[in-house]
Amino acid sequence: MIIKVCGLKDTENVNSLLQNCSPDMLGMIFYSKSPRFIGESVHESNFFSSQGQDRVGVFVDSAFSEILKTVQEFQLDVIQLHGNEDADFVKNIKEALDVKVIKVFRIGKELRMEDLRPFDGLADYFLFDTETSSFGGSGRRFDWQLLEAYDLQTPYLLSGGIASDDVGELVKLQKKHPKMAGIDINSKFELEPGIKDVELVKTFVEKLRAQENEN
Ligand SMILES: O=C(O)c1ccccc1N[C@@H]1O[C@H](COP(=O)(O)O)[C@@H](O)[C@H]1O
Repeated sequence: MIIKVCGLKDTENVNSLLQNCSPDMLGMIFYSKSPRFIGESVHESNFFSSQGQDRVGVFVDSAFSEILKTVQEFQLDVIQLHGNEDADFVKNIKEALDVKVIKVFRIGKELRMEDLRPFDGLADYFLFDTETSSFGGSGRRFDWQLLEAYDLQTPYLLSGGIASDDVGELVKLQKKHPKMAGIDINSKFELEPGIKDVELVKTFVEKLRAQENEN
C-alpha cells in the first residue's frame, strides 16, 4: 500500500525519513493557517531532494495561480486539494499541469457518495480525512466502517488520526477494500508540528510492510 508522510517542513528531518523509512509520498503543507505550514522562507533549492518519491503539495482553497507557481518552485508531482475545490477546478488543474490530483473529502457522520461522484475518474486519488473546522491535521479518526458505502472507481488514501498501533486494522481494511490504495500519516507521528518522529515512522512502516506480505 502507498504510504504518504505529510506535514514535512525540516530538511534534516525529511532526509532522515528518506534514509530510514522509504515512504512513497512526501507531503508539504501550503496552507498558512496550519502549524505545519512550510513557511515563506523555504524554497525547493534549500529544502530536500526526493529519491523517486512523489512530492505532494497540500492546498486549501488556494488560487489556481498560486498552485501553478508552487508546483514549479517545489517540483511537485502531486497536488492534494484539501478544501472545497469543485470538479471544474480539478479539471482545470489536470488540463494545465502535468501532476496527479488527490481530492480530499472530509468525512463526518456519513460518506456522501453524491459529493464524490462528480470527481470520479477526474481525480487520480481521493483521500478521506475527518471533518473538523481546521480542515486537516486534527489527529482525529472518522468511523472507518463508513468506507463500506464506497462504490466508485477512483482509488483512495485513508487519513485522519492514523496512529502507530493501527497497523493490523489498516492491513485488514485494505484486504477488504481493493480501492483503498494507501494511507496518509501525519500528526500522530510527530515530535512537534512539522517534525516527524523518525523512529516511530520507521517501526510503523516496517510492521505494515511485514503484515502486508503475510498470506
Ligand atoms: O496537517 C495539517 O496541518 C493540515 C492542515 C490543513 C489541511 C491538511 C492538513 N494535513 C492533512 O490532514 C490529514 C490528516 O492528518 P492527521 O493524521 O489527522 O494529523 C492528512 O491527510 C494531512 O495531509
